[in-house]
Parts: sequence; structure tokens; C-alpha cells
Amino acid sequence: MQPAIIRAERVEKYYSQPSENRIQVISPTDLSIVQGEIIALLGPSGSGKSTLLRMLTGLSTPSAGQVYWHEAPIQSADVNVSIVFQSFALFPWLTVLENIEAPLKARGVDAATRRKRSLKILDTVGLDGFQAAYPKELSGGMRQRVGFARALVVEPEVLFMDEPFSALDVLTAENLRSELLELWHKKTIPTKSIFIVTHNIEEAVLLADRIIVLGRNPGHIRTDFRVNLAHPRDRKAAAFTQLVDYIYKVLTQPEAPAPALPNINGRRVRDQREMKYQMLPHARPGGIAGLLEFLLDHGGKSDIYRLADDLAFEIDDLLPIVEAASILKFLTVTEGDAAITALGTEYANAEILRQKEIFREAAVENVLLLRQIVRALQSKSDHTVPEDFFHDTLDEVFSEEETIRQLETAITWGRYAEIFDFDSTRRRFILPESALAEPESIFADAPEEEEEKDKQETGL
Ligand SMILES: Nc1ncnc2c1ncn2[C@@H]1O[C@H](COP(=O)(O)OP(=O)(O)OP(=O)(O)O)[C@@H](O)[C@H]1O
Repeated sequence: MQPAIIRAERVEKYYSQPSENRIQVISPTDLSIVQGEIIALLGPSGSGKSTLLRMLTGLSTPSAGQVYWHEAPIQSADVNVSIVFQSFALFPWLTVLENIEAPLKARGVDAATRRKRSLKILDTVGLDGFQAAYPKELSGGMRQRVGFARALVVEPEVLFMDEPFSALDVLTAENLRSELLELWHKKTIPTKSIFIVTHNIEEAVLLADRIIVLGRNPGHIRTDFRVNLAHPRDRKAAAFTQLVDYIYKVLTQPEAPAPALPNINGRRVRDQREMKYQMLPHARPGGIAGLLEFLLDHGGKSDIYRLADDLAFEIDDLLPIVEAASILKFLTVTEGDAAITALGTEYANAEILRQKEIFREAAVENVLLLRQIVRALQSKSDHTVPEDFFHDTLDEVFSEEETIRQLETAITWGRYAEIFDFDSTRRRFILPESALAEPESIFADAPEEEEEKDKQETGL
């Protein structure tokens, strides 16, 4: 799976009651927020949506389990999130501009920078001209714009919203929703993920890339699925109403197991919790070769943090390279140590052409996406396949942004190792002449057996 920005592992929440000992509000729950997605959290009143949101932001500590921020325990991490509340939660005694500046002031940002950043975001959310107004002079919609501006001014990595539109009239809510989507899709805001709690099923289907529905007594995830509909979404489209109906069914049958996910446009909607698709780390073959050569020159084994220091790499830049080398079985990682394997040693010592050959065999054997590309190319009489074909498969598992990155990495690896050619004008994969001569040689086992095994492992 894709690395999580925030990951909740078996989190639970209990509250003490004067009459009883305690009540459980959330039962053990796993949930990850990854880059590039808008998640909508739906559920009946009292199912624990706000409680879960507060734990994911680090505002509230789970009674059991742990929340991680970039894999570090959230309580000790430098968390960069903001929350937009239903009630706007503005300071009535401060002007619009001062309200927006407040979180920057709390973070110790100097006055000149505060002013500059606040004016810029004020402009982005359509509040120019209102900087000197007080909240009570504003309509609900304008107040919530201030709420958005105040949340966005700190450039949060994850933007949380707790029913942000439910105190607004229908038209104002619609207007703000589409403006938010525009900021997100045009990347006007650097926010990497949005998590929105809502009661409104249509709002969830309009906005979200992924929808989670909670059940109650105690709160638990009943369904968690990806919404693969292009934007702008049409409320009247069959696929849209099918999803709305499905969620409605889940919510109105609280005691029954969640009904089966529907088929949308001929494809079954996937439960996110079933997804086991391999995530390709974004490393270049040159980087992998460089790492192996360095390891070989330094005794073949090293602590990964030490390695980052020695190479003057940020750990976050080194980890994908280590992971890629590990997927290819060029090295093994145990207890924080990376150790080069016999295959890795052979690769590091080989001449360029032999290196490509070793990489090709390792990549096709160990990387599912590359295997699927080769298989598709071999099955086509013209030995070409459009990129879109794989885009659609990956889209079921990854966000749009990650899907593009997965394909970019696969193309880089495939081209380097001469597994396939890629026509970047027509966005098509092409089987090279050399593979055509020996079509089966690229698979260790018979293709059908391998294909069956891949399907069983990934469900795709
Ligand atoms: N501080 C608290 N002390 C005791 N119980 C609490 C506390 N906060 C929340 N609860 C209880 O936890 C349960 C979940 O509350 P929460 O507000 O998270 O649900 P919700 O799904 O967000 O509800 P709503 O949709 O009505 O906002 C409710 O039964 C609520 O009464």
C-alpha cells in the first residue's frame, strides 16, 4: 500500500461515565490517510465520527492503539494539520484578517510574513475587501470562508473538516464545495489530503475519492471504498445515484452487514480494506545501482540511518531506493540494517548490459505491475497496449496522483531494463523486438499460472 501520512492502528476510545465504569465509543479501528485523496467519513449521529477525527489529528489520545504521523507516534511528531469546524469557531473580537493570522501567530511566524500569507489566502478564498470586517458583520458563507482561510493559511498537509457546510444554506454550501474542489484539483493549495466528516451522502459522493461509513455501538468501519467518477460529478448520472443508493442502504440497515458493493459502469467498486496491490517505490534504477555499489564498497551491510548520513541523503529520499532494491531482492532489510544479497552483488559488479538483464529478470519476477504490462503486451496481436488500460486498474487502488506516479516509475524501470518501449506521444507500451523473438522467456513459470497467482494475491 501507499505510505500513509496518518495511520491509525487498532485505535479505540472509551469515555468514563458517572453511572457506569466507561462506554466504548470506537472499537479497534485501522485507517490510513494517504497523499492525493479526499476521504469522506459518513455515519449516523453518535457513531464516533468526530471522535475518530480528533484522534487522527492528534487532538485526542486513543484509549488504546496508536496513531502515526509519517510512521512516527503522533504525540511526539511535528504534525501539520488544520481543522475546519461546522460552527466556524472564529474569534468574534478579531477582524477577518486577524482571525486568519491567529494560527500563524500561535506558530511564532513574524508579523510581516503573517500579514503577507494571510492576505494571499484571503484572496484565494474570495474574501478580498473584507479583511477589516468582524465576523458578526458577515453572512454564514463568508464566515466559513474565513474558517477555510484560517485553516489553509498554515498550509496543512492534511485538511480536516467536521461538517463544514452543514450550517450553511443549500446554495452557499454548493458554491463553497465547488470552490474547494477547484482549489484542490488545480493544486492552488499545497494540501496533500482532505478528510471531511459529513452527514450528507450526496456531498460525500460529490467530493470524495474514498468514502468510509461508520456504524455505531461502538463505532466501527462498515464500508470503505473508492469513488472512481470523474469531476465535475453529475448528481443525475446513473453511477452517482447508484453510489448514493448504496450508502443509503448501508445507513438504513444499521444492524445488517454492509450490502455488497455495487457495479459501477461495469466495474465492481472495491473495498479498500481488501486491497493488497503492491506499491512501487519511486526510485530510479541508477539510484538503486549506486546504493548497491556503495554498500558493496562498505562491507555489504549497513544501518539505514547511517547509510543516509554517509550518503548525505534525507532518510525519506533513501527509503524508496532501499525498498526498491529490497523488492528486487538485491538486498534484505532486517532490524534497520540493509544487507546486499548475492544477486545484488552480482548486479553491482556486472557490466551495463548484464546489469540490465539482471534487473529485467528481477523486475518481471517481483514487480506485479511490470508483469501485468508484459502479459498484456504478449496477449495483443499488435503487441501494444495503451497506458490508460493500466491507469484504470491502478485507479481502483491508488489516488489519481499516485496512479500517475506508479506508471511513471514503471515506465522508467521498464525502459531501462528493456522490458518494453513506451511511446510517450501516443502513451502506449510496446513490446520490443528482442522479447518478440522469445515471447515466453520473460516469465519464470507459465504465464497462465502466474496470472492466476497474481489475481489471487491482489484480487484484481
Ligand atoms: N467527552 C465525551 N464524554 C463522554 N461521551 C462522549 C464525549 N464525546 C463524545 N461522546 C460520546 O461518544 C459518542 C460519539 O460521539 P461523536 O461526537 O464522535 O459522534 P459523531 O458521529 O460525530 O456524532 P454527530 O454526527 O452527532 O456529530 C456519542 O455517543 C457521544 O455522546
